[in-house]
Amino acid sequence: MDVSPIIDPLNEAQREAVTAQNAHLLVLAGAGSGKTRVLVHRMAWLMQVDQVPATGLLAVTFTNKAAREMRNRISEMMNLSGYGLWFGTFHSIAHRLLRAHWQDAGLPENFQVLDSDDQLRLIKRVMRDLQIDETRWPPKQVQWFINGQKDEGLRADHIQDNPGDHFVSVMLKIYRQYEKQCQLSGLVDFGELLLRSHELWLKKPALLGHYQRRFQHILVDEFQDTNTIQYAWLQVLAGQRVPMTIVGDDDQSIYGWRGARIENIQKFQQDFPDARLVRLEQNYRSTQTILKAANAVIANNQGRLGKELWTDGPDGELINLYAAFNEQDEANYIADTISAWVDDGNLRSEAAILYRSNAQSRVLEEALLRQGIPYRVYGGLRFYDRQEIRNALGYLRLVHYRHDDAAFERVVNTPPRGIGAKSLGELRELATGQGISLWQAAERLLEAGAMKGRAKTGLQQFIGLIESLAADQDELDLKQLTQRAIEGSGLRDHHANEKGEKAQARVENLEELVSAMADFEVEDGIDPLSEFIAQAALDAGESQADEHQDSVQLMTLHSAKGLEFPLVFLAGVEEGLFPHSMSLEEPGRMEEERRLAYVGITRAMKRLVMTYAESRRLYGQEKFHALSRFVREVPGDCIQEVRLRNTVTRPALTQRPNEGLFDSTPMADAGLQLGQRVHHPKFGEGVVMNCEGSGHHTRVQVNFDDGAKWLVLAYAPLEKL
Ligand SMILES: Nc1ncnc2c1ncn2[C@@H]1O[C@H](COP(=O)(O)OP(=O)(O)OP(=O)(O)O)[C@@H](O)[C@H]1O
Ligand SMILES: [Mg+2]
Repeated sequence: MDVSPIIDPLNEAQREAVTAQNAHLLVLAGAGSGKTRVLVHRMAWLMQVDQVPATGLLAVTFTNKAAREMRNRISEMMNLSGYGLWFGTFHSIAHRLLRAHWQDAGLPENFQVLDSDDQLRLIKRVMRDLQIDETRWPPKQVQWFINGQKDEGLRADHIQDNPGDHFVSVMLKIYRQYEKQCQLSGLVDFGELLLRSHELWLKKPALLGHYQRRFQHILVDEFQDTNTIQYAWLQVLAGQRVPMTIVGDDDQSIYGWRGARIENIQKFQQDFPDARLVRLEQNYRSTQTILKAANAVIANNQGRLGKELWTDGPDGELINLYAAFNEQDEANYIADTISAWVDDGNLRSEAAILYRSNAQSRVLEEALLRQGIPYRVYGGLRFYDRQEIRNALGYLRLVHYRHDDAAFERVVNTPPRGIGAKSLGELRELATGQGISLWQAAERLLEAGAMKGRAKTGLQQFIGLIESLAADQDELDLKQLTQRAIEGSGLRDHHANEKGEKAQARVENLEELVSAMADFEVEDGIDPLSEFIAQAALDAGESQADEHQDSVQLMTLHSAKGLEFPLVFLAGVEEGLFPHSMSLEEPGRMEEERRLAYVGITRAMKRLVMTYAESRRLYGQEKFHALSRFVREVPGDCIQEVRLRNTVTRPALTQRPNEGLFDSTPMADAGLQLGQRVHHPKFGEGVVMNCEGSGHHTRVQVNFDDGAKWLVLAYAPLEKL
């Protein structure tokens, strides 16, 4: 038996972790020290040396993307198909369990996973039924409340109603009714997946025993971001029996705002006192410079478990800091830098642009588009979150399960078929009154002849369509079924006829869905349609269409966790943006922001570029932010400032392709350029930030001490300084 492929690529500490005898193991180590590598190699070791079958391992990762990557690595190493391994996120594993044991879990066989958009719709509906005012109690806040409770393992019945606390009373009332509605319609939201499978363990000891015998080892990556219910779930499953390998980094806990509990690390050590602790300190990912910057930033946090990373790699290049005039300039600079990087023979996919807020991506995307640089966005507007895709899936969901009320509401009148708010209201009323699904309500109203005119024909058509798709289901493969749903429902034409550029993109996305269906494979005995629908809900946000094209990666800092790229941009390093304005007042949240900065910096392998904009238009407002404190925490000798005041391209507003930079424009004629310091008799000194329009209409934007002003160039008495 040759274990060298498993052991050779590891250092001493990593080997210790990989080969540790069957006890609980905690690997606590900083970014890029090989935690994930240890996890994968440990699985290989357990299979090869301890003869654990693939089916005896349960591995939990944070994203489906990470799960796929690890599955590939281990399949390669062990020459396995990868099937049989229980490998996935907490949610996908819980989902798999509930599918297998729906009866024991008290669910209908065809229960549906409710993603967050559908959840919000359902909450709104419940609030309407309860006649609770949406303006006073924003549904998003209700959603936040319900999910927060579920993350803590609390059902409505577990929470004490306190008449003195009106807020909790109202929330509980909605929560209770929401739970009832979900149960009635066979709907399971993300939090419920975990909560219910945790209850399943507790309720069915025999079943728990079965899985405890089956799983000979449990492995968890990114443990610092588990929440209360996830930890409880693990703890019950492991019991006294199943050894666990837990891997994490307290400095990278970034989901506290979503219920993650960094304390779970200490809790694990208390609950499993015999757990062996291994620390890894050598970083294999980044240059000395990048690592030094990361270490210096995170050192400003209190109460860390404490660890310092080192590397014997090269110093590498200095971190570049670019001060842009505004967000357009920032985006252009990034796109230019990527072009140069690609011209040097590098791959686009080796470059990642990371940002704090999703809204930042649009301007970045536009700059990349202008320069013809292919890119992919992870998170944000995700493929399965797009309206047209959700519409198409709505039809398929109904084919699969008629009582899926969320799907019914979504597509019964999309495309419009004369079923207006009034008819829908009648359907809802009947459904709520009788405790039946909207589908059943529709059938009853039609039977009773209670529907009239267009609504009647529309509803008949709709029901006929779903029934006929369902009837043909056995003869068609998934791809044909989808195609027929998209065409037969009129969805394709509906989106094709929309106004503007969106129409084209929407039709393309629908086509992409059909091809995704063609590629979809399942194990024998599993219904492909039901599996696809569940995957789409669970996967939303991670996978995208053009998987194979070499493209720049765009994502939020949160979704970059666990990943690495040779070239990383941190865009928008500004106070109020990153750290986010919401965290400025609260020390706890500020520390979480700093951990996010640590995650961001440590994604970079060779080159790190940070950019900020002196003025930024975001959410429709112009803001002037100061440089982020996180940049100021980086030692000065790690950073090099790039200032391109004289060569910078003008903002997109005025730039035409191939136009010379500043020659012969009204601004140049006035002897001005972006970044020029000027004096105005009334407003004082300022800097030229932006320029738009032409001829007599040319306006320049000048950043004065008390704010920015747009001035008509022809009339403004600006004096160069
Ligand atoms: N012993 C080693 N020799 C060479 N390269 C290694 C070694 N250990 C890890 N690496 C490489 O270092 C990089 C970081 O490893 P890995 O992603 O496993 O770190 P991590 O601790 O999981 O990081 P993060 O905290 O960001 O998730 C990877 O490219 C990995 O292949
Ligand atoms: Mg990792």
